[in-house]
Amino acid sequence: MKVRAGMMRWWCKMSDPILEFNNVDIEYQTRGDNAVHAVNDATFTIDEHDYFGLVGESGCGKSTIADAIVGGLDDNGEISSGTIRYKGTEIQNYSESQFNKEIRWKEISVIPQSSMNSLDPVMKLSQQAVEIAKYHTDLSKAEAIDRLRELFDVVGLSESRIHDYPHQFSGGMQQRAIIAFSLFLQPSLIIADEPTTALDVIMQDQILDHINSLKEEWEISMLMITHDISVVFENCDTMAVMHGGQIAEAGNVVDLFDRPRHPYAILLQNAFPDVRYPDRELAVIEGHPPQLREKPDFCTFADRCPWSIAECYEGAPDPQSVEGDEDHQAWCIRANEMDELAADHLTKPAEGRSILEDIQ
Ligand SMILES: Nc1ncnc2c1ncn2[C@@H]1O[C@H](COP(=O)(O)OP(=O)(O)OP(=O)(O)O)[C@@H](O)[C@H]1O
Repeated sequence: MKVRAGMMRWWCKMSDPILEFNNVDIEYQTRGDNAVHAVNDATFTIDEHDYFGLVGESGCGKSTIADAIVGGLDDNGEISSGTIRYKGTEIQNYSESQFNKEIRWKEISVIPQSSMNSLDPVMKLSQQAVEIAKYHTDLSKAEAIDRLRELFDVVGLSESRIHDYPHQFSGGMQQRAIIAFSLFLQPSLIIADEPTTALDVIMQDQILDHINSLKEEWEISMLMITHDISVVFENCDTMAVMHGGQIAEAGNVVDLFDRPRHPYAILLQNAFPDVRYPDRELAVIEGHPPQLREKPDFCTFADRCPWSIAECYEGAPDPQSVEGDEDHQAWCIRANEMDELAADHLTKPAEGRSILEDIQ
C-alpha cells in the first residue's frame, strides 16, 4: 500500500499558495463584434509542492488558463477581469518582457502536448540547451551542456544522446527530453498540458512515472492538464473540474473521488473505467457545452445535466462549500443534494477509507 507524501501533507497542513486564480475571465476577440468567452470567473489555488490536475473535455478552457499563466495567450486573447497571483505577486498585467525576464523557464516552465512544437528540429539538443542558457542564465556553454547531461540522467535518457537531433528520438524520448528542458532553470511550477496525449499507453505510464518522481526530488508544483480524470486521480493531490469555461468543482483528489458534488464531475467519473466497478458500463455524457459568445450568466452544464432546474439558468453558480469537506467546493446550486439526486452514480468509500490511497 502506497500513500503519497503529498496526500499526507495535504491532510496534515495546507502549504502556502504558489498560484492563485481569482475570478478570472479570459476572452478572445474574433471577427466582427463576436468574442469567445473562453474562461469565466475561474477561481482555484495551487499550493506549493502540490500536483494540481485541471480536467475537462476539449474546448472547456484548460489550455487558455495555462497560456494565461505564462503570458502566452494568442494575440486576440486577453484577461478581461480577475487576478492571477504567482507567489503572492499579481502577474496578469505583466508585459511580454517581464514574463520573459521573471517568469518563463525560471519560475514556470511548460511541458506541451506535442514535443514537435517545442523542440527545434534543426538544432541538436545540446545546442538548444546552450541557447536557453545564453538567453536566461550566466552559464557557460560547457556548463549548459553539463546541466543537460545531468537532466538527461534524471529523466532516464542516455547522456550520450545529448548531441542528437530531435528526429533521432522516439516520441517518448522526445517527451522526456522536453521534461529535462522544463527543469533546466529549476522552476518552482511546471505546467504539463496533456503531456502524454501523443504517446502510446506504455509510454504514457513511463512519462507519468517520471513526472511523479520529480515531486519528491525537485520539490516542484505541477499544473497537470488533461481530459482524463483517472490521470488526475492517480497522479495529483488537488484538482479542479472544468466545463464550458467555468470551474465546476475543486478540492483534493480524495474528496472529489469519494464525494463528487457537481453533476459533471459525477458523470465524468462514471465515464472512465474505475477499479471499484470493473463490470460497470461506461457512461456517456450527452450533448455539448454552449457556444460562449457572451459571458454565461447560467450554469454551462445545465442543458446536459439530468438534475437541472429553472434556477440553474438564472445566474452563473456561486461556489458552494461541500458539507464536511474543508476546501472542497462545487459550483452547483444543488451540490449538497447530490447524495439523494445522484444516488445511483455514487458509492460511499469503504469503511471510511478511500480506495484511492491504494491506487496511488
Ligand atoms: N485564438 C483563439 N481565438 C478564438 N477562440 C479561441 C482561441 N483559442 C481558443 N479559443 C476557443 O476558446 C475555447 C477554449 O479553448 P481551449 O483551447 O482553452 O480549450 P481546452 O480545454 O484546452 O481544449 P483542448 O483540450 O482541445 O486543448 C474554445 O472554444 C476554443 O475554440
